[in-house]
Amino acid sequence: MTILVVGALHLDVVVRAAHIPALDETLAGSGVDYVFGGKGGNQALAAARLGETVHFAGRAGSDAFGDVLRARLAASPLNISQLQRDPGPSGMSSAIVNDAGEYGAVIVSAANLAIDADQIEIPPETSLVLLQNEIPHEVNLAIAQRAQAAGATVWLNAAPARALSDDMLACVDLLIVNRVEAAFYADLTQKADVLTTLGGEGVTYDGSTYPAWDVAVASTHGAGDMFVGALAAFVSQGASMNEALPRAQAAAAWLVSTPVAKRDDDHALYAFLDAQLNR
Ligand SMILES: Nc1ncnc2c1ncn2[C@@H]1O[C@H](COP(=O)(O)OP(=O)(O)OP(=O)(O)O)[C@@H](O)[C@H]1O
Repeated sequence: MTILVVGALHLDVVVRAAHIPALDETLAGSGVDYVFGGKGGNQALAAARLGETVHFAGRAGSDAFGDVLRARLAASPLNISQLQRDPGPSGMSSAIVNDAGEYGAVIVSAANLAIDADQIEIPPETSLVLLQNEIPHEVNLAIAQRAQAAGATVWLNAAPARALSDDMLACVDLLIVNRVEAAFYADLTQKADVLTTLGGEGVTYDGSTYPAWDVAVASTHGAGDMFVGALAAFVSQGASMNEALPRAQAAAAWLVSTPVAKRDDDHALYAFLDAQLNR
């Protein structure tokens, strides 16, 4: 089956320094990382790495960051025929991390806000459309309504939390939230099928708790995106939620236990899943 992910791309510029600078202070940093991000891009890549056919629709800017974002997607098995370049800056964030691992960051959505639902095609073979809250709500709504009319399943990873219209909820088959978002959406639990991720404590879904895998954590950044993308891939490949939830959590456990610089290694991901799931 085929998944369509419509969502955001960001290039995260992460600067390391001894402390977060005070107002008017300039200090020498000790290093910089350029990290591919945006929930749409991350989740699409995760699903594609796990063997599913995935189309990504979204926008990068016409700047050099846009070239980097495009190159990362193009180096994957994703179908990016609906990746457009906007004549302006790419979505990005600028973060400063201190020696204690604390950070401050600014996110600029830029090209992601120019996504035009009318220019997005839902490929006819699409069975699952995966959305997040980093592009305008009206774009998500238009895509979700068309997906529903076409008979596709719609999942919304409602991150970051923001108000959801009843029209949108009526199209969403599964709402995926983390602990913080779950508190924001507490009133909606009667109206939608909700899956809640609980970090190292696992996932709750349909009245059951599915424990996370027990691993030594390198960084939890990006765990949610790997989990959501992997879950979409496994379900789209025919697994039940009961089967897919432990597998998707294994993929997320690999991510959190792998240093950020080593996370593009597909062979390491597959070897971890083989070892954990076939024990
Ligand atoms: N410390 C951990 N150990 C094992 N698995 C983890 C850990 N943290 C997260 N995970 C896995 O990743 C899934 C998603 O994590 P979490 O609930 O933190 O999502 P999130 O808040 O969206 O993450 P992010 O940090 O990417 O925003 C969890 O349900 C779990 O399976």
